[in-house]
Amino acid sequence: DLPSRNRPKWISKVVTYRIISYTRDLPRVTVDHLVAKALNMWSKEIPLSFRRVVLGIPDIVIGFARGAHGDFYPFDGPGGTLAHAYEPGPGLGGDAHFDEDERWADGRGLGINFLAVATHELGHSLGLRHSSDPDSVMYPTYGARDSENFKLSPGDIREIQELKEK
Ligand SMILES: CC(C)C[C@H](CS(C)(=N)=N)C(=O)N[C@H]1Cc2cn(c3ccccc23)CCCCCCNC1=O
Ligand SMILES: [Zn+2]
Repeated sequence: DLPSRNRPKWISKVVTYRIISYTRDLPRVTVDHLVAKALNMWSKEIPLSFRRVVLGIPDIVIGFARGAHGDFYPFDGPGGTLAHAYEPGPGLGGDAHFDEDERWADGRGLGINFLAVATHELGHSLGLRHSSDPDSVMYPTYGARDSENFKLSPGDIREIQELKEK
């Protein structure tokens, strides 16, 4: 893909986000908390902060949907693709959609670890591409991770700092 100097990235120092829909699998406050935790994993490594808005048009829209949901990438039911997110830009740019047909979990119960997937998706929302390192959050396939000590890999930190510096 393009050398990082040409890759799209957020210019502003503050990026706004809004959670517009939730999953039946988790309490809303848990989703709010895990989204904030995923965003903070990235923002603590770079000069960028996120602000949650509950009204109006944010930079990043976050939501859950199943099947066809208004963009060109309908979800595929349980399993398969778990979520997708758009690289920085206007409109759909930065938005992260999670497949409601998955069973979402907070890391304790069975089901897909929402924190791990949200961190991956928000990495895309910041402009990151996939990594070939299985320890990277940006690895293309989901690996059941222990969310207790879930954290970015050194490669993830290098990638986000490189992207924000160029
Ligand atoms: C890394 C994620 C957080 C986000 C990515 C999607 S994205 C756009 N954000 N990079 C994802 O969902 N990858 C699939 C990739 C994938 C694995 N398989 C598939 C079978 C069918 C379709 C896709 C897959 C094999 C069977 C396992 C299916 C469940 C797990 N699914 C995945 O790991
Ligand atoms: Zn991905």
